[in-house]
Amino acid sequence: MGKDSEPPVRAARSGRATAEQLADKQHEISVTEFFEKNKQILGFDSRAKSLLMGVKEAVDNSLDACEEAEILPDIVVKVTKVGEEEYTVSIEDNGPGIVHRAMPNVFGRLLYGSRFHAMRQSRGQQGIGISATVMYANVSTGKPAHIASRIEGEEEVAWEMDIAVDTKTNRPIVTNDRAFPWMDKAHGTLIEYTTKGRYVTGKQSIFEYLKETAIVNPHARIKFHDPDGKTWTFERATETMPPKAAEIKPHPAGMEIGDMMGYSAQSSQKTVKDFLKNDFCRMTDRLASEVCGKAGVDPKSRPQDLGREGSMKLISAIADTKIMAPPSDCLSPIGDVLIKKGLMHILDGMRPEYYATPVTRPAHAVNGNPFTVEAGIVYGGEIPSDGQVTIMRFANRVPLLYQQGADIITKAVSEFDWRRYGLEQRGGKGIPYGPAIVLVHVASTKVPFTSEGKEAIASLPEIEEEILAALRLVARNLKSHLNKMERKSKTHEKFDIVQKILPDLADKVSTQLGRPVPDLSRTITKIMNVVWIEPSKKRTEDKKGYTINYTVYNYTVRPHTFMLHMALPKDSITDSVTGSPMFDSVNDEGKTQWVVRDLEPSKSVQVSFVLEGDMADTFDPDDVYVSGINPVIVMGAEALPGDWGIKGMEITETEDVVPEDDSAEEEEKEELEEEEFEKEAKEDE
Ligand SMILES: Nc1ncnc2c1ncn2[C@@H]1O[C@H](COP(=O)(O)OP(=O)(O)OP(=O)(O)O)[C@@H](O)[C@H]1O
Repeated sequence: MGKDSEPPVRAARSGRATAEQLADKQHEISVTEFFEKNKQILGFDSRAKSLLMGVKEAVDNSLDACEEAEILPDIVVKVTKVGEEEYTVSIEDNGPGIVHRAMPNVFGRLLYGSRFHAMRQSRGQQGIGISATVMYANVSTGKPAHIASRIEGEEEVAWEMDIAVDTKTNRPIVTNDRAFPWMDKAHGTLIEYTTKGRYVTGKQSIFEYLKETAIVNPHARIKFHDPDGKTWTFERATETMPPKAAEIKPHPAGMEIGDMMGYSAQSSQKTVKDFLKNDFCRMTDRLASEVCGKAGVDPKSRPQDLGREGSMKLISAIADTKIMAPPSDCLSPIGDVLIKKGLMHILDGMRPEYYATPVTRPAHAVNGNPFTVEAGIVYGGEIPSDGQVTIMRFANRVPLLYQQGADIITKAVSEFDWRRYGLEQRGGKGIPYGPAIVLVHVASTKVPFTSEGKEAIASLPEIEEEILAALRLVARNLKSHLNKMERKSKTHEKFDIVQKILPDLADKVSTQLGRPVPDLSRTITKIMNVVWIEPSKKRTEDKKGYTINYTVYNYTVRPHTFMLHMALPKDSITDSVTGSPMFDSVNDEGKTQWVVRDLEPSKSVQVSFVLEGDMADTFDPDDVYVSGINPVIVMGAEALPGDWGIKGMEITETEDVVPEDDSAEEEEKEELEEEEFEKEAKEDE
């Protein structure tokens, strides 16, 4: 007999609650009450973080709204100190505005939004962010938020109101609702609230969040008035909107049973076959029949009758069927140029030695949601080498500044064996050490965050696998660069030795023999046997832009004519420096080429051009390619890939093999050269 069946009198006397008494205490908890008591789930745990969260939610919304309405965003953020740990925050945008009737719910009701059911990449996902900000401000200061919004075409009238969240009912409390003329605003939204918070500077600050946001959203202009009275403007870097992410249907791969049951129960389709064909993307008539056949489910049965068992069978059949990867137009990756730029900004003026070409992985699906992973890495130069590498995390173009330890990106970076690619990592696990910054972006129609605060991405194996694949590709680029650098420094060393020792030797021998000193340039050239392309370390800047210089040396015994190629877009070269006779052409696809004609042995020639600021920022001097010459004898440039797929694109994913260590081959070559050198010296004697 259980305790609950004890006579109530005895249980009450013993101080223990009866089941009846417990039942009396059980009642539904409103979502608002739950989140009010568990603010940390929404990211409002510390005062410093709370202040950032509000700004982040509002700015993310402004960017989302502008993108949907195809408006170049102009966002103004103002944070003013009004008391001890109390701030007034305002965020104003030029987005499409919010209709009057929707304003109360958007700002005063949790789980109310336009994106939860939309399968498209956006920053907002659950319809909690901005109302949680209003709720936190209400709770911490007792003051409502002030909202104003104007939609385009509404005759010079905007609406404003004060909104608080009723935490018992999860309904908005609206006061001072009125129309007003917002003369200087054609459309847009303003939210202003007073909240408890702490303003901090540094890595997890509002400034940092806005800066990183501006970097990966170069179509936005963001102005920030900080509490110290300073104004920062992150200027718009491009007038081109990022391609609008299309809305798609869920992809059937990797679906959970609950999702499948939910979709089938809500489907408006009459048959299971139509449900599979019409409610999911990438499902053709043939595939729908194939899945039904494999699952042993009658294609003509109603999707609403599938139930748990039928849904399970469909999921297994789908896993067993080859279905095309999800379309990627529902995703909006950052892209290689902006990733490079993002990394440059983070460097804050430090010059790295190397930018690995960023990698964007093809789209995959998890729980029906397409996702893609991008990664970039910068290495060496002025990046401090004595600590762990810096990890920059982004989800749907939003920088993630908190909870690094709980994030799948950090997990993947820690599990990746960096030792094989030239970074130090004790025991092959953990965040590696060395002069590097690693950037990873996960873009998805639904990023699986660990909590509503959207600070860390949950550990889904499918996503981790893709992050690892992206890291492998950028790390391989890094490794091949490190190999190249090593080879280059060996050749440099050898060249220095040859240039010093040989003339000394020739001098001494000639004096002893009383013969004239022979001309050694041909001998030196023979020993080196390379065509050397070397970018100048120094960039000179003037009004026109940056002058970039390369010196091409011919340390071989033959004259050479060949082409030098670089990936430079049309119009990026404002001037091919006068007198640079080899400049050949720039074509529409952004490929520039120079002809190096009849470069005699032991001679060198300069290739110089001027790049405009923007392009100079991201131009990697190591992205040089040659054609018309045996690439084996060329140092400092690679063979031109057949399809002009500059670096990253030329990489195809293969097994995780460490790039070959060619030092043995090098040594062999050196030995041969040494033998030749000795023979040559003897001959000269
Ligand atoms: N500045 C704005 N301009 C236009 N619409 C907005 C703006 N801010 C919010 N909205 C609308 O209000 C909805 C709710 O916003 P909220 O921040 O609460 O949730 P969300 O952005 O959809 O998701 P999340 O909880 O992940 O932030 C949005 O989905 C959007 O439709």
